[in-house]
Amino acid sequence: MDTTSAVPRSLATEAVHAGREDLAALGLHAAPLDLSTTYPSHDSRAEAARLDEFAQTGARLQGPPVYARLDNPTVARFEEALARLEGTESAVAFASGMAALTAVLLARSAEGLRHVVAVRPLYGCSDHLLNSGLLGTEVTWTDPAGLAAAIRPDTGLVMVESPANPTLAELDLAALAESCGSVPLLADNTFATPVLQRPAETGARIVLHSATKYLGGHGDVMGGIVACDEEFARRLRQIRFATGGVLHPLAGYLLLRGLSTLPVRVRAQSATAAELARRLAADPRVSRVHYPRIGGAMVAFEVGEDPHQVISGVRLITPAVSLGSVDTLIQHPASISHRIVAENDRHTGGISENLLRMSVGLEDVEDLWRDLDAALSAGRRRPDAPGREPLAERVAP
Ligand code: MET
Repeated sequence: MDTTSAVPRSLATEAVHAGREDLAALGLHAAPLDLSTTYPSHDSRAEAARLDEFAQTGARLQGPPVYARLDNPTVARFEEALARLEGTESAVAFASGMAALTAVLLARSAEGLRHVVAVRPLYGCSDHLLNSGLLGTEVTWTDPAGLAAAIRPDTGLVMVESPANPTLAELDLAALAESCGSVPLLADNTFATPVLQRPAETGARIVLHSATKYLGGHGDVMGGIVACDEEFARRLRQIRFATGGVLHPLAGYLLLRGLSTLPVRVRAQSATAAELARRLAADPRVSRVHYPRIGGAMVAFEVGEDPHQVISGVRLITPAVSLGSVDTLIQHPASISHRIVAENDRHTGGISENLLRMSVGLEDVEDLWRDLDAALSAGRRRPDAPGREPLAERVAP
C-alpha cells in the first residue's frame, strides 16, 4: 500500500517516518543496516540485463543492487527521506558534500555544458572547486543582478548558497531561478535545511547539502546529498557508479536517524542563535553581526579586536570548523573554512579578516553567552595581560 501519496504530512512527521514506511510490515522498528559490498545471484544472464539497464538509464534497480557502488538499501532510505523533506522527486547521496558537488559538475560537463555561473560567497572548497577549474569547468562569478547576462550557450549550472557560508548573506532564490531561464539553479541549502527553506519550491532544480552538518546533527558522520528530479538523479547515480563517491551504509543509517530530530534541533538551536545574535549586536566589542532574516542556528560576527584571541578564549564552545552539531562551534573563516579562497576573492564575497562564524548548538543560552562574553574580553586583552586559564598542551590520544 502506498502510504506516501494520500494526505500531505507535516515536515516533523516526514522527518520521523519518511523512508521507513515499510518497517512495521517487515517486523522492524529501526531501519536495517545493510553492509553488503556485493549481492549474490546464480542468474548471471539476469544480472547482465540489470546492469545494462542501470548503465543505460541510471534508474534504481528492482531487487538487490548487484554491487554496493550502484546502490544500497540503507542509503536509499536516507535518500527517500531527504527528498521528501526537500519536496523533490529524488535524492542521491555521496561520501561528502564535495563529492556531491563534484558529481553535479561532472554530470553537466558530460552533457557538454562546462560553464558555471556562481554568486559569492560560497563555502570555501566549493569556491575553490569552481575557481580552480579542477574538473574542467569554467566559472563566471557574478552578483545576482548580472546573472542573466553571465549565462552562455554552454552554461550548465548556476550555483548559489543562501544563507551563504560564512557571511549568512541571503539571496532571493525565486528571482534567481527566474533569471536562470532553462539553466538549472543549484542552491546549497546546508545552512537553512528544509526546516527553514525548501529551495525546490522556489525554482531551484538542484538542492545540495553537506549532510555532515545539520542532517547528521551530531558531528560524527560525513556525507553529501543532492535533491533533484528523477531525471537528473539518474545521471547522478551513473556518475556515482563511475566515480565511486558513495556514502557508506553506516553513514546512511546515522543520517536517516539524524533526520528524525532535524526539525526539533534546528528550531531549538535557531532560538538560541537569535538570542545570541541580539546580544552580540548590542555589544560594543562586536562591530557587526550577520544573522539571516529566515533565522537559523548560524551567527557570524565581526570583532573590533583580534579574532584569534576569541577562538583561543572559548572554553565551553568548541573551537573547530564545521557546523550543525549539537554542540556550539566557532571558527575563523579567513583561517579555516575559506582559507583556500584567495584573499581578494574572500573580500569580494564580504568575508572580512575579523569575521567569526558560530554554529549554535543545544546548550543553554546563558552558559553560551557567559563563555562568549569571556572570550570576547580575551579578544580585547593585550597578549601579555592575564587572561583565562591557559589550556593544557594538546596531547595525542
Ligand atoms: C575544511 S573546512 C570546512 C568544512 C565545512 N564545510 C564548514 O564550512 O565548516
